[in-house]
Formats: sequence, C-alpha cells, structure tokens
Amino acid sequence: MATRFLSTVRKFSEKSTRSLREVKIVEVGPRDGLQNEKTIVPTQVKIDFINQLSQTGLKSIEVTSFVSPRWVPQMGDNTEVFKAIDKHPEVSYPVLVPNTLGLESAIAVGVKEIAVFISASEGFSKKNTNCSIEEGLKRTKKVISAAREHNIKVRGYVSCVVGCPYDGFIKPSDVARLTESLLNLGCYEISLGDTIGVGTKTSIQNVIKRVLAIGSASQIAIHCHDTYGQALVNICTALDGGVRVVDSSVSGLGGCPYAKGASGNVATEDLVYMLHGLGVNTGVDLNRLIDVGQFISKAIGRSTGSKVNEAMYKKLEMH
Ligand SMILES: CC(C)(COP(=O)([O-])OP(=O)([O-])OC[C@H]1O[C@@H](n2cnc3c(N)ncnc32)[C@H](O)[C@@H]1OP(=O)([O-])[O-])[C@@H](O)C(=O)NCCC(=O)NCCSC(=O)C[C@@](C)(O)CC(=O)[O-]
Repeated sequence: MATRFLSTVRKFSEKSTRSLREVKIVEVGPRDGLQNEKTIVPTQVKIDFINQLSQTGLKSIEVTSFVSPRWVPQMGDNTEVFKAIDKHPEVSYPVLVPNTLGLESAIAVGVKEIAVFISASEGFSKKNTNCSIEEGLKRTKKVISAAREHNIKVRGYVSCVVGCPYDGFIKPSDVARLTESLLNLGCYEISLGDTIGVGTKTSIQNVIKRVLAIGSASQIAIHCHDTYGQALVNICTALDGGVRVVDSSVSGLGGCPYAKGASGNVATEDLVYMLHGLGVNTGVDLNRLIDVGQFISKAIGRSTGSKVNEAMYKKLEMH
C-alpha cells in the first residue's frame, strides 16, 4: 500500500517537471455551452458560431450532441448543424454520443470523432442517462466498438470527478477506476469533468494524482466548470500535474441540464489569456476569440461570462 502511494507521488512529481510549452484547447461551447439554454438557439446561429470558432486557431470544437431530443431539446438540430458547418481539415469536430442510436445518426452525417460519457456518481448517471454506472459502461462499450469499426476516434468523459449534485463527495479512486475502464475500452483521451465546479486546488490535485497512477498525462484532459470561481486555479493544478489538454467554452457559456446550479465552463478567452501569459503556445488568436464571444453572447441575449472578453472589448470600444 505504502509502496503504491510512493510510486503514485513519484509519478506525479515526474509529470510536474514536464515543461509547459504547448496546450491544446478543446472548445465545448457549441455543445456543453448551448445545451442548457432555455430558449432554442436558431440553427443558423449555431452554424455561424461554429464557423467563426473554426477561424480562431482552435484545433478541436465539440459541435453538438446526438442525445435524445426529448432529454436535451436544444441539441435536436444536431444533423442540420453537423451537415452545414464548414469543416477545416486541421480542425476536429467531435460530437457527444450516449448510445448506439446516437452513433448511427452521427455516422450517417460523416462524423469522424465522438465523445462518450460516464459519470463517477450513481446519482448523476441515473439523472443524466437513465442508467447505472455499470449499465452506462456496457452501453459505452458497444458505442466504442462500433465507432472503431468505422474508424471513428473516441474521446471519453468522466463527469462529477470531485462532487455530484445528488451524491456529494466522489472518491478519486472511483474516478481512476472509470478512467482506466474507458482507456481500456479504446478511448484515446479521458477528460475529467468537474461538472458542478466544486473542485479546489487540493481536491483536483488528489484526483489527478490518483488518475496518473493508472494512465499517462498525455491521455488526460481537464474540464472545469467555473461555478465557484476555481476553474483557472484548478486548471493550473492539472497543468502542474502534466496535463496538456484543457476543455473550455467561449464566454463561459453553459451548464448541464441535469446538474442544477452548475454554471458554464471556464471561459476560453480567460484560459487563452492565462496560458499566453505563462508563455504557452495555444495556436489561438485571442482577438478573434473575443469577437466570437461577443457574437454568441449577443445572439443569446446576455453579456459575456469572460472577464478577459469584457475587459478587452471595452478597451476596443474606447478606441
Ligand atoms: C441516454 C438516453 C438516450 C437514455 O434515455 P432513455 O429514455 O432511457 O432512452 P431509451 O433508449 O429508452 O429511448 C427512449 C426514446 O428516446 C429515443 N432515443 C434514445 N437515444 C436517442 C438518441 N441518441 N438520439 C435520438 N433519440 C434517441 C428512443 O428512440 C426512444 O424514442 P421513442 O421510441 O420513445 O420515440 C438519454 O438519457 C439521453 O439522451 N441523455 C443525455 C443527456 C445529456 O445530453 N446530458 C448532458 C450531457 S453533459 C454531461 O454529461 C457532462 C459533460 C460530458 O459535459 C462533462 C462534464 O461537464 O462534466
């Protein structure tokens, strides 16, 4: 037991010394960001939004989900959106898929990458996908094996990695077990979701340590909602642990319809500003991102949830 703990700590500190030159950002605004909007966002607005995001230098944009439209009506135009968006060869356009029915619809429109999702808590699994964690894993196994037959890349999410709105505190060992299961099933990367944004530096560090005992940092991404204003600190903690892929949502859009009170993801503008300040290459043009954040915020009738966007846009307006 003590030996295993020491080897985990050693692995974590080895990862901590990996130099921080480049970080890949996975933009989840069009899916995670818009899925919770009460008023249906017009399909053309979503298409324009994604097309503008494709011009910012982002390399991965999660564009929609092929979930049940009864459960998430906002994503009911998945087929139209996916068909109509411009697809840049250097950009990946993953979609969220819960079951083989969703996968079939995704395949029909030529999707090349999907994201599957499992919850680390029973309560959220039931509310979000109407099944237990084990049933969810069985469903996911079928989706992954069918996707791989079609040469579709599969990314995985483990949600509620720190806390659950129904079950409370989640054990890092449960998160590690599910991460391992998804990797073994064939996901190329697992994104650890702090779905309700309750994580702190210490709790995220504990999860990352535990997860890195079973997988390499190159297989792990971090996905922080900013409900308690801890997202940037938590992302830095994950970067310290060696993680180099971060999910975010332009202008901090979002939340989950089945996690009451959860606010949006960390804003992509804030993340890019922080990373550039650290001298990290993201490949993203911050000025273009500011324009896209303004576009989507105006289109859905609210002000941007990004402090950086607010500050930079005000400055631009003054000139
Ligand atoms: C998993 C199910 C489908 C089970 O839902 P269910 O009701 O148990 O499904 P079912 O298999 O019994 O089917 C019921 C009906 O739904 C239809 N149906 C079934 N599947 C599909 C499909 N794919 N596409 C279109 N239609 C579908 C199916 O055809 C049937 O239609 P009917 O015959 O009654 O007319 C449902 O619970 C669901 O769609 N859940 C997804 C909810 C969701 O999208 N939540 C937000 C995701 S965010 C998240 O999870 C966290 C994350 C990833 O962002 C990371 C983080 O922040 O931490």
